[in-house]
Amino acid sequence: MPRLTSIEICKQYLHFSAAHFTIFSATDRERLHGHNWRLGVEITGEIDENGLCFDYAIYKRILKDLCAKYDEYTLIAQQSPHLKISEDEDFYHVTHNGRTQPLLKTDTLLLPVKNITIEELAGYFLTQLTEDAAHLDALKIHAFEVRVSSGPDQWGIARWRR
Ligand SMILES: Nc1nc2c(c(=O)[nH]1)N=C([C@H](O)[C@H](O)COP(=O)(O)OP(=O)(O)OP(=O)(O)O)CN2
Repeated sequence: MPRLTSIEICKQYLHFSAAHFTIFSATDRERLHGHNWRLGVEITGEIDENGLCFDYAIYKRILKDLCAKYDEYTLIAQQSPHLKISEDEDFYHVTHNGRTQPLLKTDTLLLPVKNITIEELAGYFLTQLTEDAAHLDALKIHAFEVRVSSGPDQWGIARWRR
């Protein structure tokens, strides 16, 4: 059985600024607002005879690129049961409880999640970070934990295990 170790990466620079609103029900949601969202991971892998797991610099680059994908956008939950989303050439028209807000398509990302919450974003990022099975095999990664924060000392956590 290989010796396992875990590496945690939660650098201050792993963050992105994005607007959202949390939807609590068909009739209740927050107003549109923003956070400096933080991203962290804990990756469990095999430690080799050289006392080295995978080179964690690999994931610093991957996580920086992931943060850049969502920086300075409004994030909308495309799979929310409580939103109706239509579009024209320049705008998404997002309706909740009969009230519609137009959002510039150039400034908005529709994400395949049910809500823009720390828990849903953690799950969404985990899916992206663990979908390349060959990459996980090559680095001999056994488990992956993703944490997303919308403010200090509160995290949504999603976990994958081989
Ligand atoms: N289960 C969840 N509940 C809530 C979420 C969430 O993502 N998952 N999100 C929100 C709101 O988006 C809220 O804006 C989050 O920010 P908040 O908790 O207010 O963050 P602060 O850092 O300002 O927290 P303070 O305790 O006020 O300092 C609500 N619920």
